[in-house]
Amino acid sequence: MSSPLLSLSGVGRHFGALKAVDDVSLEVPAGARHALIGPNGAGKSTLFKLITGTLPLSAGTISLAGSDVSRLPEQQRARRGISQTLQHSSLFLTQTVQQNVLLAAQRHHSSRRSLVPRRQAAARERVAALLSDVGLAGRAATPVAALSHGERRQVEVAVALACEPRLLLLDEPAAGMSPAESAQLVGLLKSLPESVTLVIVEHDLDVVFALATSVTVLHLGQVLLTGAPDEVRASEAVQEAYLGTGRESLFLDGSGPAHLEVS
Ligand SMILES: Nc1ncnc2c1ncn2[C@@H]1O[C@H](COP(=O)(O)OP(=O)(O)OP(=O)(O)O)[C@@H](O)[C@H]1O
Repeated sequence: MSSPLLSLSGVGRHFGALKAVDDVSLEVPAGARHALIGPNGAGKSTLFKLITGTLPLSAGTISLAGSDVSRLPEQQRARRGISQTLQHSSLFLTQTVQQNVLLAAQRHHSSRRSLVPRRQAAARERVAALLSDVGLAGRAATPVAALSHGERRQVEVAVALACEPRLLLLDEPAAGMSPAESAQLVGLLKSLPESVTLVIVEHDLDVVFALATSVTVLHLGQVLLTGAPDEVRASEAVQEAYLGTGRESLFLDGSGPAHLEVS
């Protein structure tokens, strides 16, 4: 088994008396497609923010490729290779697809270097390659405002990739998507190189089981189970945690995703 890219040890975050994330330990190997799931209020978003550095830890340590990043601010973690897409779009709607991705690439590299014409040309080439990777080669000159919801999420993935991440965290990337758009997103995420490790927080369990190589189930801030997708789907404890959420059926027959046809 490959060494962990991301290690969490005894990670906790309290809000007053509420333990939103409580003593979470977890290892994500390099190249994994790791999903964080759990019912509403389980602590998924809080854990996500602790990994990116948006929220400070109350307890524990977080390491990236063996080095402790627990006390580093968000921007320094980003420079070390942690990139994210957010639940709510952070795109500039009046700018084109290309401009949004170029801006992210320029922000990632030092601004003075990016003013050199030779570097600008290289950056444009890189952006064109990224847009091709995410299936938006023909949309470079289109303003983001004119894109469909699914296409905007594709731009967000390109923006995150422009920061050359080792670890890409995706917060509910399929939120608001049609089944066809979700299937396209899964296809895109599956096609990313193994040099980019994915951690995905997602409510759509069809997406999770179509994509994930490993799954952690959070419940009441704690890890209920980490395992292979089949193991998680067959777990009675997980089924119980999901009782009453309307998603139980995904765990009962082990038949897998109902509506995603990923090419
Ligand atoms: N800033 C905050 N202040 C106080 N309590 C918070 C804060 N953020 C989250 N919580 C609480 O922490 C718990 C975990 O919330 P979190 O948003 O991490 O769960 P989640 O699993 O992402 O839920 P959902 O699936 O509904 O997004 C919840 O009880 C929530 O109300």
